[in-house]
Amino acid sequence: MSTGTLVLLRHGESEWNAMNLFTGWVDVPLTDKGIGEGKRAGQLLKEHDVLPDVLYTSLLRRAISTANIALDAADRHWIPVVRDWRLNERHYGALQGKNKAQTKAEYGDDQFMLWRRSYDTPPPPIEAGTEYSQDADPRYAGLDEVPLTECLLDVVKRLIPYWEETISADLKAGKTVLITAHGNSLRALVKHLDGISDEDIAGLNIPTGIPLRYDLEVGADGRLTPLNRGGTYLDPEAAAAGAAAVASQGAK
Ligand SMILES: O=C(O)[C@@H](CO)OP(=O)(O)O
Repeated sequence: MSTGTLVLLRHGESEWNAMNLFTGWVDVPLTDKGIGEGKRAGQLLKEHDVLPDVLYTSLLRRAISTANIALDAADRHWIPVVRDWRLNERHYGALQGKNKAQTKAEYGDDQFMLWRRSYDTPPPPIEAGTEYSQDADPRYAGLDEVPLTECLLDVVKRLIPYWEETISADLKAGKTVLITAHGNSLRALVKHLDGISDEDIAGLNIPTGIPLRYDLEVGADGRLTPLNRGGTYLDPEAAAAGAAAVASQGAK
């Protein structure tokens, strides 16, 4: 029996995406292009009649703004919103604020890709109290410990229990759920949904600003599984081009 509809939306282009900087938990705004991507995402939701009943977003403004713009364009600006740090981007440790191409040139391809896409090797930790650290940020005051770096496995560990305990309940109740989040937090969720191995997830990149729809059913184990494995991008051509652009970051 099919149940809720899930829509995953990576935020539109941010200022640091445009500057090719590692971003992680640094709270940067959208560019004009990113604002346009948010609008287009909302139009796609409307055109495909995928109208969210509830929004889950990270605590970072690039995801929050993208959601606001998209929902406005889809005439769903009024739906309830749940914000949670567990949807935040992967914390990029001491790489936050560093240029990707320069980092690749300085440390070599292998180390660069290990930090960017390995499942369980985190970048070096950021020093607490420095410009791009979040250890004193009031929005994380409730956390036992604010991360100083994270690998994708760390994101899986914080995000999947939240998915199972909270977001899944809305989907099992038949709702259409929009999640606006980030390249790596969405990779963690897609890995879980599609059962992608620790090795293969390295090759999966999520484009900015294009809704990815999953139709879900409740499996024998009581967990949600996709009827359309891999999901369905509402603009597949733009998604393929966008994913290729993410994969090649560091080349410029
Ligand atoms: O910098 C970041 O936080 C992420 C997403 O933009 O980058 P990457 O795709 O290199 O993991």
